Amino acid sequence: MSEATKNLSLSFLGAGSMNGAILRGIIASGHDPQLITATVRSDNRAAELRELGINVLVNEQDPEANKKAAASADIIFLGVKPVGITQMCEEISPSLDASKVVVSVAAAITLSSMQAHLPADQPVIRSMPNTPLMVGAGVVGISPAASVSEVQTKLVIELLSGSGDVHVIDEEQQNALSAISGSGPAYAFYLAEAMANAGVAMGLDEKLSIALARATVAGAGKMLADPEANPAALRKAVTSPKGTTEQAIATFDEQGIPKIIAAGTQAAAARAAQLSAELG
Ligand SMILES: NC(=O)C1=CN([C@@H]2O[C@H](COP(=O)(O)OP(=O)(O)OC[C@H]3O[C@@H](n4cnc5c(N)ncnc54)[C@H](O)[C@@H]3O)[C@@H](O)[C@H]2O)C=CC1
Ligand SMILES: O=C(O)[C@@H]1CCC=N1
Repeated sequence: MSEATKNLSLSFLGAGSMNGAILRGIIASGHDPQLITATVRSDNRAAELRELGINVLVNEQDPEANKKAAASADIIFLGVKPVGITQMCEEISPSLDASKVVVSVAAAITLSSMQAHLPADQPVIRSMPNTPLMVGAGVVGISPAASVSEVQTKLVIELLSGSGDVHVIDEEQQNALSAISGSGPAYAFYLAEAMANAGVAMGLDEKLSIALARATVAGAGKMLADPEANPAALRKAVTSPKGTTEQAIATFDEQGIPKIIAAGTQAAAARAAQLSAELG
């Protein structure tokens, strides 16, 4: 990490699941927790975050919390629900200037809708992260507005690269990326849940079945983490000709699992488009 990136002050406004995962990943990658401020709505999440050594401001106790956190930061991550993003842009606008970069992690909220609620030419990035950033194995798609300088984009990429892969993409691709990598961890957990339930249906003890499914999906994920890994090749290496796996995969194909997965991801992208239309 460059000195410039190491010295960045960061604020996470709305430190729930996603912003919490990003800040944990950034701390694990070596960023000084004292340079990090998080805001939360109420006190019940604050203690857990303070244990990380970061500064935590509670909105219910200090209505200026978000403004103060934005004023003290070089990079400001907006981590509230999509419906709250433009209001938050307005709230923090008095604390902003062109040296600061606002990064939204919200699904569906467009650069233009944020720009309409931020000072003119405010550097702003639309991003779509995922929660495995917290364990250094995340994916983030970022789409910087024209107002973001190359240097600022590089700093954000370097900051996030410590906890995952960063892809710079056209904003038009954000909903598709979100349907694959933003929501994707849930699909992997869903697979693990379904495998565990299937094991129980075949007579395995529930605890054992969950342990088998958990370790198997995690182990397969570790193998896939190799940048050279090819999912189809790894699958074939498990699938002995005329063996047991072949029967499982043939059944999955017959029952249309690939089509079902395509339909699910399309539904996720369509929901993002619908939210964009509703929320701007
Ligand atoms: N959960 C995920 O895996 C992903 C979530 N996202 C995006 O992240 C955003 C947040 O989602 P989650 O983290 O899942 O939700 P969450 O509900 O866990 O986090 C939102 C947090 O913001 C806090 N908050 C709300 N209003 C606030 C305010 N005015 N001031 C300070 N804090 C405030 C809430 O108390 C909550 O802790 C959404 O826009 C979502 O689209 C994006 C990618 C993945
Ligand atoms: O479910 C959601 O809307 C968010 C965006 C991607 C993952 N979680």
